[in-house]
Amino acid sequence: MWQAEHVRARLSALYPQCSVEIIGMTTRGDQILDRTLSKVGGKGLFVKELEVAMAEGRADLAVHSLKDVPMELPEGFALAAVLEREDPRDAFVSNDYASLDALPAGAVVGTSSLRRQSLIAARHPHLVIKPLRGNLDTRLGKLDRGDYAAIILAAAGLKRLGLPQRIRALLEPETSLPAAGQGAMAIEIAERGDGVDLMRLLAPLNHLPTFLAVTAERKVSKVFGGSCQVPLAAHATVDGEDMFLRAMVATPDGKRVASAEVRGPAADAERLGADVAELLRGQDAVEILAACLAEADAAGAAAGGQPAATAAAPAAPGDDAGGGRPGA
Ligand SMILES: NCc1[nH]cc(CCC(=O)O)c1CC(=O)O
Repeated sequence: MWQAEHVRARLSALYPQCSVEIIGMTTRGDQILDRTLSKVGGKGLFVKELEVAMAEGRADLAVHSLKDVPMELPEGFALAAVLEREDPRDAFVSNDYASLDALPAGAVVGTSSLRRQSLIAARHPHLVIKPLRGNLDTRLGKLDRGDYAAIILAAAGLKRLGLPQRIRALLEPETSLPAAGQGAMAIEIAERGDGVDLMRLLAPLNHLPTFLAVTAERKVSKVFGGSCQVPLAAHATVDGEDMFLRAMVATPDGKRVASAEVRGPAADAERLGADVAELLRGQDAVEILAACLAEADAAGAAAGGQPAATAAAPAAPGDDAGGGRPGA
């Protein structure tokens, strides 16, 4: 809702004659809170319902955290703008400890992200990682209740909601490389052919350096089938015309890690993404990810869930609510 309000304010400033109505919606990703996203499986868990609303003409645009947007959108949908990025880093949040290094052996750290789990396990094998789902308030509430010694959250969410004081330490990209798109918001539209050129109307909201950075990051994810079922990080910074892109894949236990970095012209974002993916392949990234999916499958089968290998494939049209429509 904060993000939608932000886009409303930006649009109202740009087009004072235009009125913007916000329709609040929840998605499967918001509703299913008893499982980690890797176990829920599938893609676009936070976007599909919004795409259905657009396809049905109930909404003209959708505001997303870019991190939650699948690398390939369903036919008929497009990203019209990527807004200037907030802090892309992960944040260490705790009431009793100042940093990950300060946590005693056996301390419980909350995160449901395989990427964060794997990064913590690699450097802090003495810590215990427990799943943590829900919106920001829910997650902070569980920390305050004493369920966890510390939790890891995106700094962006805490800053946007006016809670920067909850951040005890920011995890630098060197130790906790962010997920592709983390901290950036995107506006998605449906190409409805009704004569309104939303693409052109929204273009002024696009922030080019952010757009180029996330284009490179998302290319890496795309190469490796981008989903929440594999620990994958990709983070680019843009300085003038230059881009620095880092990426990593790992096993959830953090024991096998492939990481790579490239520098080049920001204008070649997509190629830089492909280059870094190629470097990762050279370090057995494909094998590492296959091991992750096999592990997820074994866990999923035990829990009676959806096999991860299937879930990681592009969703077949009509496999879920809204069947047959572009939003499906
Ligand atoms: N659905 C998870 C999600 N998607 C985007 C954010 C954070 C905000 C952002 O990256 O812009 C989060 C929560 C988190 O990582 O703690």
